Amino acid sequence: MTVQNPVTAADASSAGQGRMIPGFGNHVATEAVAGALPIGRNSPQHVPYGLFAEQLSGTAFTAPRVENRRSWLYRLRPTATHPAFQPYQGAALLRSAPFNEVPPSPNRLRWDPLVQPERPTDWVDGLVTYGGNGDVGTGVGVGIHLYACNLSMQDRAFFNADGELLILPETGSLRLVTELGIVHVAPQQIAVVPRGVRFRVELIDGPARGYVCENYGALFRLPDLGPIGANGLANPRDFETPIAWFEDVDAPCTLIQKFQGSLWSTELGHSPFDVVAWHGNLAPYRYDLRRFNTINTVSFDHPDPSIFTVLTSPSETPGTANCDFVIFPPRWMVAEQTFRPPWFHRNVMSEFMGLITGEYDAKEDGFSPGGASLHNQMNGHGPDRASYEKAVAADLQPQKIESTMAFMFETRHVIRTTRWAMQTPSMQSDYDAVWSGIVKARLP
Ligand SMILES: O=C(O)Cc1cc(O)ccc1O
Ligand SMILES: [Fe+2]
Repeated sequence: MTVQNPVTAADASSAGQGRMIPGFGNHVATEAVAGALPIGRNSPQHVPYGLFAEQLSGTAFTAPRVENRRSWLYRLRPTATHPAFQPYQGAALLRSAPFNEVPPSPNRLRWDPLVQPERPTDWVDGLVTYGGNGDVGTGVGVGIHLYACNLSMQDRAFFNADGELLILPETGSLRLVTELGIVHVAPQQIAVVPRGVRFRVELIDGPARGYVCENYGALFRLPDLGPIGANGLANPRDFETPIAWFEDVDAPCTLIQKFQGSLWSTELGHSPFDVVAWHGNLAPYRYDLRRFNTINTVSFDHPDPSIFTVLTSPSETPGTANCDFVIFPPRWMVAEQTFRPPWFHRNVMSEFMGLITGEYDAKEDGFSPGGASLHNQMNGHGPDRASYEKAVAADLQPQKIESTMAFMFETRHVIRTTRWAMQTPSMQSDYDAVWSGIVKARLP
């Protein structure tokens, strides 16, 4: 499919707002200037208008076709033209795996929302790492970050060489200006920016806050549906890819990259957003979580939360994800003779949760939008005492859980926290108390 951008570079500031290409992982072809996209070959001797062809690979050249992701970019200058990167000192609280600053904690942990920075802070400098697992060097695991920022990135661009970024705004909409086009993402939507894709984050409606899952492992994909059938959960057509957009700006730009856990920067004399046309199946995308087709029981028992998986990054072990991205959207609860909230459990996987809006049905208090919780491998958790008592006493009518959107990053390896996460005053020192006072069972 070739999509021609109706907007020229001259009025580029409003370009790409709204026009997106539907479908997950599709092969698309898009040009911002008519005739910019070579026809019939990827790398002709003479690219139209003297543009430079560049392949951007998201998987190994030899990855099986079904998993192979790459795009061809046609740009004003090759990305290879830049001075050496130097160590960059910003984003003081950004960390990467392996996480060895403090011993991994078996304790149930919960945090209040991030406080907005007082100083002018953009999205990159506003990233704060809570923890993660695996090893950035071997492409295993995830980094889990939150961000709080009050400044659009100006004359600055960023890319992550360490993995793709799943971005979930909680407060404030973001305009992600990327090499492959513009993605607006608001709370209750997500955006995924592939490894290596340069982007800048502009704030649309004031200070912004949200969550980021940095995926070092296999690219996020839609989960298999098994007996659910051909439809349901996140439907492929609800994912959206931007059309080509570029700016022809010859002005200084600081380009920052995250590489093997450290930040580096270099100075360009031009905007890196100079891709006039591209085609392929590796691109940023957006998904509105409210489009999720929630499948749940219509008889009894609370199904495992894997039924709510939006995207999965598989590991080499079948069914045991490097990371599942799971949501808890509005839904009807109709289960008969059933304890309806999440049950008490101990999990071989580890669970990091956040809340975009509303309340989460396993917690009466203390888990706020913008907050976070961590329940690591094999450590007992589930409904707090208040939710438990309420659910046991409830008169079981069909009930709609409304106006809520919680999510979980569920991952096969223990989530190791950063020193900051363990020492910040936003960590709730009394979290264990939500399970205290539960009255023991009485035998006859
Ligand atoms: O712990 C949590 O709140 C997440 C969760 C939700 C659920 O419905 C079942 C299991 C589970 O881990
Ligand atoms: Fe859980």
